[in-house]
Amino acid sequence: MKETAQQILNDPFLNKGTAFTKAERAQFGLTGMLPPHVQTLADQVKQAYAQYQTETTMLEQRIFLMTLFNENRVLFYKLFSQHVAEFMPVVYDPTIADTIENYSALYVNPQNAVFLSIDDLDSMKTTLTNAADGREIKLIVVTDGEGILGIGDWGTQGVDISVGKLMVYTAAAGIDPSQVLPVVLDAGTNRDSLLNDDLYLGNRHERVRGDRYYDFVDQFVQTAEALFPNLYLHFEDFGRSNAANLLNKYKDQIVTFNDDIQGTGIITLAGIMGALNISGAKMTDQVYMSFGAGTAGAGITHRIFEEMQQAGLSEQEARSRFYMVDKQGLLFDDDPELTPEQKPFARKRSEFANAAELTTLEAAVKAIHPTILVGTSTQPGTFTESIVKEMAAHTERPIIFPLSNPTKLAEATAEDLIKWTDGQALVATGIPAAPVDYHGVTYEIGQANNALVYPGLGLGTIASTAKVLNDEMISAAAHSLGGIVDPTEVGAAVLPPVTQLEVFSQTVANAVAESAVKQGINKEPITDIKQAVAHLKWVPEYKTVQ
Ligand SMILES: NC(=O)c1ccc[n+]([C@@H]2O[C@H](COP(=O)([O-])OP(=O)(O)OC[C@H]3O[C@@H](n4cnc5c(N)ncnc54)[C@H](O)[C@@H]3O)[C@@H](O)[C@H]2O)c1
Ligand SMILES: O=C(O)C[C@H](O)C(=O)O
Ligand SMILES: [Mn+2]
Repeated sequence: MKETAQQILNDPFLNKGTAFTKAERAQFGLTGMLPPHVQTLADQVKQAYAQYQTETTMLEQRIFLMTLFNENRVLFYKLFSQHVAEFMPVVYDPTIADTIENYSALYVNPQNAVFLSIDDLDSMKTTLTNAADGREIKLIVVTDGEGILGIGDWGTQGVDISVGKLMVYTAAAGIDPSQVLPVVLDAGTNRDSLLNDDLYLGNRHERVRGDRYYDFVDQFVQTAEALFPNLYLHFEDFGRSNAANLLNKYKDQIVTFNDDIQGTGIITLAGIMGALNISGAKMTDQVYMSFGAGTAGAGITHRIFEEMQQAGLSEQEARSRFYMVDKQGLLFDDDPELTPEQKPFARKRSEFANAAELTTLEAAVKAIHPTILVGTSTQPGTFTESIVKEMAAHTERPIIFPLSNPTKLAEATAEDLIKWTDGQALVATGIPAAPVDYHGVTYEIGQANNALVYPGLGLGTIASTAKVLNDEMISAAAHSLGGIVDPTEVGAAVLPPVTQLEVFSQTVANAVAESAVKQGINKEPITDIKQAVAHLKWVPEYKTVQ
């Protein structure tokens, strides 16, 4: 190794801490620079977990785990892999929302992230090269911080979502953490509290819009593609006015993925298929209502709409099953504010005798009687008891998914939904929810969070060397998650449990890679798909260093 002893100890990809053997210590000049007793990885994991357990709040637990992450990636991921379901809400959503809101105040370490500024385009290539530091980068998660979860614009502080999503990629699907880069594109922020905060670490100006913004993103995309030819580019938490535009611009050119549009579409479709498995109802009989028809709402609607057509409905029949409700109420086609993604699902006023009154969710539910209600509105408590009871009065097993994150923004709690519908609602939530005991039955609550699917989707796509990520692969991912849950069990969840995340990420990866190879869009020849996927998997173990 060319690095000095200090460089080794300060490099989280090389550092083994107290697990450096005597021989390694002698070889790399580390003798006496660590406490004398040599620990195994298992010893280190035991010690770290005990220390983790002394932290009392989830925020403190996350800060502790991020210290390990900053110091030693193998140790961090070994520990994470042994406590996946326990750590997910700590490392990722919902606690990550707190660290994003307080990023500048809590800042201690850049966490190997890349900070690209719209005010300094000339340094972009050098920055990306320096950040990669000779590593072959296969996966980037990029955000511009404008639409973080449901908490909005956090400027540069949104970088934590890129770091957090990548941690889940590695824990769930075994993406090699030395082959990833978290990136934030800082185009400014419109949040006054940040602009007026003298500790804020991002650019202190309003968001740049229009051509200058799109040129900035494009320069990033082109530079990253040129530097890293085998790149899978994941977009996360862009604002509503840009997310779909960027996906449409790049999806047929490069291997790219928008998590909020496509990832959320897949997991919600998988959850609905799980719910229909339980109820025995048919996809083609459903009436779908999207509450909060923004990036995620429209992405999910698009996916379910495609599925209804695959299940046999004509385009027109399928379209007639969808209703979108946003701030204005039910969306009508004469509304000048409609986004391009909303337009295909907006209704005609002539369909309703009382169209002018359909300005609330409650009125829309009364008029339409949806069988599926999915919330991506960022508006907490909006699935009220009377709305839910109204829905349940017209459908035996209503499918109700309050998906807004983090916890404080959910449209309803799983517990209320189960109680208000006397156990009939088939529920999934965006954040983890405890099982609900009601009248002697324990209802397991599925988590419809894109984290259950994007790691496998990425692993499968990268392993297959696909030229693009297309609709067939996305559909294969959603379908591969069906059938994992046993629908005959009373109170069964509509999605598999996060405790099985590693297992079903593998299932998703295999299905996605198989779809790519079947379509013949793989760049490299692949004879054994499962082996190609398995081959890419990184495991958290110390390697002998040379
Ligand atoms: N569970 C998941 O996997 C998942 C994935 C993506 C997004 N989400 C959540 O979905 C929510 C929305 O995210 P997004 O990226 O789509 O944001 P977005 O800003 O693109 O969309 C939010 C939509 O809600 C609408 N809205 C706001 N107030 C409303 C009201 N009072 N009534 C009805 N609609 C209203 C907005 O006009 C907008 O169209 C967030 O809370 C996010 O955390 C969850
Ligand atoms: O990050 C999450 O937990 C899911 C989703 O991408 C979101 O934006 O809410
Ligand atoms: Mn997101």
